[in-house]
Amino acid sequence: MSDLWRRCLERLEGELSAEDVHTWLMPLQARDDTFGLQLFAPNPYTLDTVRDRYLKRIEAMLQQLTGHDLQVRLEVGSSAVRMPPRPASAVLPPVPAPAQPLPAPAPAAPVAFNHNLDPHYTFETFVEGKSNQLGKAAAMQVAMNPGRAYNPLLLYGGTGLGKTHLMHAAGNLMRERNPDFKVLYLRSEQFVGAMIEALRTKSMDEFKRRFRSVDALLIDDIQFFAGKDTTQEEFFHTFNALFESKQQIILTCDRYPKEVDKLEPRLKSRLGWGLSVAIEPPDFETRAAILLSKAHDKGVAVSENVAMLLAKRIRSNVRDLEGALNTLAARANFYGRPITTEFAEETLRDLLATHAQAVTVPNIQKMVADYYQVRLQDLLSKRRVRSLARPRQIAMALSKELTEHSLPEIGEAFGGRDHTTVLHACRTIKKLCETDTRMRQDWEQLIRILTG
Ligand SMILES: Nc1ncnc2c1ncn2[C@@H]1O[C@H](COP(=O)(O)OP(=O)(O)OP(=O)(O)O)[C@@H](O)[C@H]1O
Repeated sequence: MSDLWRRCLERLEGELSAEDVHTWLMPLQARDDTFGLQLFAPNPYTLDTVRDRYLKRIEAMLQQLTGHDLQVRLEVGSSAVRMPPRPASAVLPPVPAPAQPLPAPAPAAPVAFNHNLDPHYTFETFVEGKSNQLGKAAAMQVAMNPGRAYNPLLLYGGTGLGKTHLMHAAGNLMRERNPDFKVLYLRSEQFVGAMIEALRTKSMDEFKRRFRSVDALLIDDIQFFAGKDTTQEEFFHTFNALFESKQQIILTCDRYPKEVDKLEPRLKSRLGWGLSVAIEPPDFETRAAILLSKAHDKGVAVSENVAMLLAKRIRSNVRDLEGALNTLAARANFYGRPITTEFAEETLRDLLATHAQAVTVPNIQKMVADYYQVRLQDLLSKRRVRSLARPRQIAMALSKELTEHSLPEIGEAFGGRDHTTVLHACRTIKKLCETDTRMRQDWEQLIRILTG
């Protein structure tokens, strides 16, 4: 066992309950790596629980022990045998890749290109709702006509909303339709890592050949290219080569790429050549449907009532919903109890409280005032200058969206305004979100802050 992890565990034993340590931390295996510590969980349930409940604690303890901010990487597997990496949903943002170079290219065996597609991420397991309909349709189109439908296809939106899932689904469908199709999926950090490695080992020709010999290149989270000039340069050339020979490119980004600072203008412009589709946070019905579908896939018995409880209370993103489901399943399994609404309320009390806490009208007002750098008293005042009026309307619309309060109650909370003013604010903001990218991003970001 890694000596650092042993010391960390000893300390944590003094802080956490014996049950928690034995159930969740003892089963982890550890290996030191260049940037910190790599922890291997025996299964996805343990991984999700450790990530959601103990990771911050572990990182703080490592900080105490070493005086450094070490990165902790979580994966399913064992420290002795490397398992294939899980998709981004289940691992921490990985450290830059020199520590984890890509496997050597093996063009003779086409399957080597595809090993990193997650077979569970398919269109069948993807629940469609208003928020992701367009993204799903576009990804399917691309998978049916790679290189010809939309190139590149760019899926963008907040974290944990299914972009990676759709990207893999497209890759899997391409492979299903043509098993010889060479699909390469990479997180952007892996692209950076592979490039650094190629520079280090003076094998740039091999690097170029490798990336340009695929039929479809899928790169996740390209916002990480920001500020990395050499990477952008290389990616730009790779992009051009693939594009010109009609090889498919699918990319994801956490926001509209034009809004990513320090991304070269010529790259931004290329990204806009194909189709860019926003993936929005799912609405209540879609959240509940996703939960039921995930529960079914995992063989976990969850009633509609439980799904509705979680969907109502956890609005931040699908990953958080799934994390809650995993925790519930693990707990129910451990105690041998069925997952009733009471059991869910009891088991997830802290988690649900965190999600509920922020969502009050005063919290929304405070958060919006902070976000737009205006004073709370000005936000609640009658002043009509635009710099106050718009944030005020956003705060009103958020209050309607995220709380159960009526329009008159919200009006009252905003310095005694009429309910028609609140209604007007909600309509204005809704319309703006449809037409103005910046507005929509602000809106989503605020929802994430408030519900995350
Ligand atoms: N509509 C959906 N139907 C089924 N599962 C979904 C849906 N949306 C998201 N998920 C699930 O939520 C989890 C997180 O999704 P994913 O990793 O694709 O998010 P992401 O948008 O790529 O986030 P990030 O930007 O952080 O990488 C995955 O397990 C995925 O399967």
